[in-house]
Formats: sequence, C-alpha cells, structure tokens
Amino acid sequence: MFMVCIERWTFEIGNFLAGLIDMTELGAQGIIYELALVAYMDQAMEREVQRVRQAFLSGRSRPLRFRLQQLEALRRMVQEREKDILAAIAADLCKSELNAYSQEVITVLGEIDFMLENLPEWVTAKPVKKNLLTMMDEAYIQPQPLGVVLIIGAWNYPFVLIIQPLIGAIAAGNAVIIKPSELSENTAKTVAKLLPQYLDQDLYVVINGGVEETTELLKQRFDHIFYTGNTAVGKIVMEAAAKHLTPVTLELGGKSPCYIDKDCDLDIVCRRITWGKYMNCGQTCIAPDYILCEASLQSQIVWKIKETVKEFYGENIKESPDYERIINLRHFKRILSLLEGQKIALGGETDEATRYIAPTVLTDVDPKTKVMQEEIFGPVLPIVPVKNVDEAIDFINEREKPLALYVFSHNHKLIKRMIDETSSGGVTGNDVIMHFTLNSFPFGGVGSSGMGAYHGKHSFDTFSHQRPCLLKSLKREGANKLRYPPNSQSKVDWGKFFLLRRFNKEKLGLLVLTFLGIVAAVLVKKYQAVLRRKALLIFLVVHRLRWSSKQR
Ligand SMILES: NC(=O)c1ccc[n+]([C@@H]2O[C@H](COP(=O)([O-])OP(=O)(O)OC[C@H]3O[C@@H](n4cnc5c(N)ncnc54)[C@H](O)[C@@H]3O)[C@@H](O)[C@H]2O)c1
Ligand SMILES: CCCCCCC=O
Repeated sequence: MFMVCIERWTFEIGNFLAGLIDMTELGAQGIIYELALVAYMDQAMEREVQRVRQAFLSGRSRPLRFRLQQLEALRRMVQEREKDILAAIAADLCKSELNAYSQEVITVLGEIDFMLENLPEWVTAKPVKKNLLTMMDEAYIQPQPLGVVLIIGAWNYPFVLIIQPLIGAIAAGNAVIIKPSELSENTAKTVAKLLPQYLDQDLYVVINGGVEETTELLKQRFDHIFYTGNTAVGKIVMEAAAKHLTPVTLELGGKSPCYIDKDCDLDIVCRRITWGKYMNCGQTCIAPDYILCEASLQSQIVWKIKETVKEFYGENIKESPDYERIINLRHFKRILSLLEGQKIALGGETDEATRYIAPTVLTDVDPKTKVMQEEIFGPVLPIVPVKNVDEAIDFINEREKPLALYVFSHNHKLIKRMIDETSSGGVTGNDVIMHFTLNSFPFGGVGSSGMGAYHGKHSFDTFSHQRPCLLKSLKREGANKLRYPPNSQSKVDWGKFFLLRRFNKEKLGLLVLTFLGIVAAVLVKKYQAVLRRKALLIFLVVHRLRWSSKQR
C-alpha cells in the first residue's frame, strides 16, 4: 500500500521536476524513484525496529528463566543445524568443516555454556558498601537490559562474530537486531533462516543487506550498537550512533605487531606465528600483522616458517583442506598491491580465479611502504628489522594502538617491559591469538583498534546497565534536617563528618554520647514494665524495713 502511494507520488513529482529543471521525463522520474525507494526502506526499517522495541517493552526478555531458555534454544540450533552452519561458512571462505567447527562453533558453544552456568549469579542485585548517611538503607546495584541492541558483523568469522555478541545481549535481557556481513552471504542467509526457527521471532531479528540497508538501519534509534569491522566504517557507525546518543562497542582492527627477541626458541616461535598468521588465509583481526626483530634473525625466521608451512599444508598448498581463500576479488587485488616493490622471501604465488595467495613472507621491509601503512588482512607477513627492543617499543608507540601485541622471548622481564611500555587491545606473550580464547578476558581494542569489549561476563556487562538502587525509609526524618535549607556552618561540618570521614574527636565523642543516650532510652523503653515492678518491689521492701524498725 505504502509502496503504491510512493510510486504514484514519484510519478507526479518526477513529471513536475522534468519540466522545471529541463531534464528528460525518465531521468527525473528515475532520481525521484530512487529517493522514494530510500524513503520506503527507511519506513520499513523503522517499522521493523519498532516491532522489536514493542517486543522488548512487553518485558518478556527480562526474566532469568526466559533468557536461559533462549540460550538453550540457541545451543540446540547450533547442535541440530551444525551441518547447515558449517556448509555456509565453507561456501563463504572455502574453509573445511573441521576448521569451521574448531574456529567458530566451539567458541559459540563454549560461550553459551559459560553463560548458562554463570548467569543466575550475574543477574542478581549486588549490595554495595554504605556511608554513615545511608547505613540504615538498602543499597545495591541491579544489572538491567539496555533495550534494543544492533549487532553488525564482519565476514571473516561470519558466524562467531554475530552469535557471540548475540549470546551476551540475550543473557543481559535485551532485544536484538542482527545485521550480518553481506560479503559472507551464505552464512548471513543461513543465520536469517535458522534463528527464527529456534528463538523468539519478535525479540531477535536478522536483517540482511549491504551498505545501503545498513545505512538506513543506522538512522534508527537503538540502545546500543555493537559493530565489528574496519576502522573507517567504525567511524560512520559512531557518527550515526551519536545522533541518538547511542553507546557503541567498536570491535575494529589494526596492525598487530609481533616482536621476536633473539633470546628464544625460533622453531617454536615460527610454528606458532605460522599458525596464527595463515589461519583463515590471514583474514583474522588479531593475526600477527608484521614481525619486528634484529636483521640477523630474518633468514632463520623465513627458513623456519617455510618448513612449518610445508608441515602444515603439504607440498601443494592449494590442495590443502586447511588453507582458505581470500573473500573476494577486491580484497585479492588489494593484497596483491601490497607486494609491489617488496623482497619476497617466501611464497608470492597467486591465482586470481580461485583468489589464492600463498603464505608469503617479505624481508627488509621499509616501514614507509604501503604494506606497512594499512592492516594487511591476508597471508602476507612483512619483517621489519629493528636494532633492539627499545627500537621495537618506539616503533609500536609511534603508530596507532593495535588490537593485539605479541612478544616472544625466554626473558620474562623483557615481555613485561614490552607490556608496560606499549598499549594494545590485548597481549599474548610467547604465542599468538590465544588471548581470544579465554572468556574471562575482555576482548576488544583501544584507540583506533576499538572501544568496549566482550566475551563472557564482559559481554553481559557491555549489554547491561548497572543501575544503582538506594531504598530509604520514610522514617528517621530528623537525620535529613542536615541537608535541608537553610544551610549553616554546623550542618556543613556534620556533612563533612558523615561523608568525608575526617574524624573530629570532639564530634565523634558527641556522636558516641548521643548514640549511648539513644541506646539507654531504647533500653529504658523496652524494660519499662520490669523496671517499674522492680522499683515498686524495692520501695515496698525499704518501706517495710523502715516500718519494722519503727515498731521495734
Ligand atoms: N575486533 C574484532 O573483533 C574484529 C573481528 C573481525 C574483523 N575485524 C576487523 O574488521 C575488518 C574486516 O572487516 P570488514 O570491515 O572488511 O567487514 P565488512 O565489509 O563485512 O564490514 C563490516 C560490516 O559493516 C557494514 N558496512 C560496510 N560498509 C558500511 C558503510 N559504509 N556504512 C555502514 N555499514 C557498513 C557491512 O555491511 C558489514 O556488516 C578488519 O579491519 C578486521 O581487523 C575486527
Ligand atoms: C580462533 C578464532 C579467532 C577469531 C578472531 C576474530 C577476529 O577476526
């Protein structure tokens, strides 16, 4: 109905404009038709967000029992439809089902189990310390859902990057709109098909689409936006969120450095780096982006990575089920352009038809070249020689704060120093990627690699409002006189005493006396009858004794 109206309106205005601005009738109508489509999409998005908001306002996402049921249903979905999910990821990234399971499904199942186990404790109100003014009151923090949350996912781990934040948002009692990446379209379609079969259809909704749809979606009002993707779009998301003062979590990227100290076991170091760098064909947000080491280590590192690549992927890497492909031609060409003018010490073979790029290492890389100016997000590993750890630290600190930092050394003090003197979203010493797997850690960036964090309890906190609740009684009004006008020096002094904890002996003595007086008054009131009986008895005994003595 709305569309029909828009079309008629388009036709009229189009004709009018064609005459007015001397354009062909068709051209003007075309422009207006486009505008009308945008308006239509805008309305459709608004209606969809309204529908989800109504569901949230019904209150049914809040009870603990409901949240646990939905998380259990999500777990059932992952278990029962595992084949569909793995097939979709495989189709998007040319990934084996075993790898898709280990990299995405295990993480999701682990996160759901962790939530189910801990949620009953997390949702309960937590009492807080009180001060002298509130010691008779009830004071606690009650975590509450934020409302309607928008989750925008990236394509490189297309399942876990939308489902893991969804778990946190459900656990915290929110309604959720999920916008998967359009680049991993098979996973996007599968999630859109499966979620409504298992979860509440009005509270948790998938909206698929590209930049245009996301732009329209971002015009709507949300209570939180959780975005995963590149830094440039992160800025667009934050700008859109600012219009409604919506808080954001931005899970972005960056160039994660990897420093190799000469005091280490290079065989082990290179095996770990090879695993983390070429997993998912280098398309991992926390993959080591480049290596910093002394120039003399380069040739050994190249040799050992070469041996490990052979061990992991065999002689014919293209045939390996463990080696993925680049997501699309645009990214394929972008990565190839980073190789221009570089010394390729390993790999470099490519095949455009299958978007294959071999595991590649570049040596003696000049920091001013293109490969060191942007996040690589592909299987290319530059080695930048530095003189020592001091130079490595300076190198890192002169650049944007990365999402991850890796340091390899037998020297524990050197690792600690590197941690103390640099900044990054997270750190793993003597390994790569692994800090992502520990759900007691907050996962997120800092500076240009992002803001906010998630995983486990950190997800629950991200999607909750920590609401301070103070419950006072309508009695004890006398004590409140202190804060009511007219103010006086004495009131300020008492305020200082109660709130600043600067104990003034004189005032404290007075307070103790007052307190003892109150205790005495209470005791007297409580034991009034007994005291009266005792006093009467004493009086009678004394009287009787005096009377007896007089008789004698
Ligand atoms: N920190 C993390 O957890 C994490 C995880 C994965 C990827 N990343 C980072 O993400 C980047 C790769 O992802 P990507 O950005 O190529 O993914 P992408 O192209 O899938 O984009 C991410 C999302 O943003 C939306 N989007 C794209 N352009 C937009 C626009 N102009 N306006 C509004 N929305 C838009 C897309 O529809 C998609 O849902 C890398 O930098 C990587 O390091 C970070
Ligand atoms: C082992 C899974 C790593 C997922 C990292 C997410 C960022 O790309």
